[in-house]
Parts: sequence; structure tokens; C-alpha cells
Amino acid sequence: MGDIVEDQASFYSNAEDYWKEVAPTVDGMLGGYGSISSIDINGSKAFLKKFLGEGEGKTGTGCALDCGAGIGRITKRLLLPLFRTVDLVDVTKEFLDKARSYLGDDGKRVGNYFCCGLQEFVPEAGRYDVIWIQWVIGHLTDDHLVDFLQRCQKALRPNGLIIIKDNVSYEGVVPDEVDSSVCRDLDIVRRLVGQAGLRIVHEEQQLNFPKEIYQVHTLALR
Ligand SMILES: C[S@@+](CC[C@H](N)C(=O)[O-])C[C@H]1O[C@@H](n2cnc3c(N)ncnc32)[C@H](O)[C@@H]1O
Repeated sequence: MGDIVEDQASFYSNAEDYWKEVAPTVDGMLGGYGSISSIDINGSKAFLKKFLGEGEGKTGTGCALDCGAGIGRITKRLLLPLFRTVDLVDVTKEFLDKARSYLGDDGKRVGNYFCCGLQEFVPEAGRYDVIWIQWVIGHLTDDHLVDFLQRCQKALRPNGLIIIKDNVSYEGVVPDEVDSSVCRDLDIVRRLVGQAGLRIVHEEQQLNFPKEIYQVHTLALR
């Protein structure tokens, strides 16, 4: 990531410019792979349900945060059905504007729409049962990712969980010049999570995605 850190300002501004031009649709959120959204959501639901509930050590269902939420694809089909309140944060204002209509009636249970880059965002301490971070960590530098994860940890309620679901490369850091992001391998992601002082409590690979795309892994952290 050396070169990127040297030109951090354009790493972020190029990404912002890229996303501003993307259609505020499910297909836009998924780079043309809108058709995999249901498989993704169903996999996430099964993953998350392992942790939610009433008993000792279970994660509560009061409030979730959707990070890099876009138009709220995940909020609509995964988080609002499971949590009483959901907050969204994204750097692209146009997507959050779209979310207000896209989420429909259940959108009334959205607490906050935060228009902010995750590199600057400070989630409220002790507010969230689950912080969901999907397909966005590649837009943060290593240092910013570690710092953000540390702020997320402070923002958890007791038994809360941070979930990272993202593409992983076969080896090393693969830059994407088009959307100004990087794809890291799983060992690098695990190392950054460790640097943030977080423990991986569960990890799975998302199955049944098209063969030509990156492998997608889900990590539960606390
Ligand atoms: C691939 S889309 C994924 C959207 C959503 N997580 C989903 O899975 O449907 C990436 C999202 O990250 C947002 N994004 C890009 N850079 C960001 C940053 N630095 N901080 C917050 N959001 C960012 C984009 O605006 C876009 O909505």
C-alpha cells in the first residue's frame, strides 16, 4: 500500500469521484453483479443469526450500523428485518438520498443517515449491537482501517459484534485503479484486525458466488 499512502488525498478523492457517477441501484452497488444480492443477503443472515438472541453472551437486536451503506441494500434486507433501529454511513450523498425512498416504510426505523468517509467517521460510543462493514474496507488505507476498527470497538454495546464482509485476494494487495480501492489477502486483513486489538470470533467464506469474482469472506470481530 506504500504508493497509496503517499498519495492518500487522491486515493480518497478519486474514489469519491468514482462513486458519484455510479447509478443508485443494487446493480450499481455491486458493480454490475446485482444478481448475486440475494445469495449474499441469505449468507449474511445465516451468519448473523448464529450470534443474535436473548441468552447469555448473545448479541442484542437494538441498533445496527451499516458502513459504506450505499443506497441501503444491506439495511433493507438484512439489518432492518433484524434490528429495531439502523444507522447508515456513506461518503456518497446521492446514495443516502436514494436510501430514503429505497428503504420504503421500514425506513422510518432508520436512526441516522451520516454522510461521511469512514476514515473520519466517529460512531457514537456504546450505541451499536452490530456494526456491518461490507465491500468498503478496500477504500481505506491500512492505518485508517485500523483506527476505524478501534473506534467501532468503542461503539459496541455489551456482546456487540463488528462484521467485515469483503473480497479477498489470493495473495498480497491488489489495487483497483477504476474505483480507487485495494483488495487485500485474508492474512493481511487478519493482521490489521489484530492491530486494532480485535479478536476474530468466527469466519466463513461466502459460497455460491460466481467463479470469476474474488472470494468473499465474512469475519465476526469483537
Ligand atoms: C461496493 S459499494 C457497497 C455498498 C454496500 N455496502 C453494499 O454492499 O450494497 C461501496 C460503497 O462504499 C462507499 N464508499 C466508498 N469510499 C468510502 C469511504 N471512504 N467512506 C465511506 N463510504 C465509502 C461508496 O459510496 C459505496 O456506497
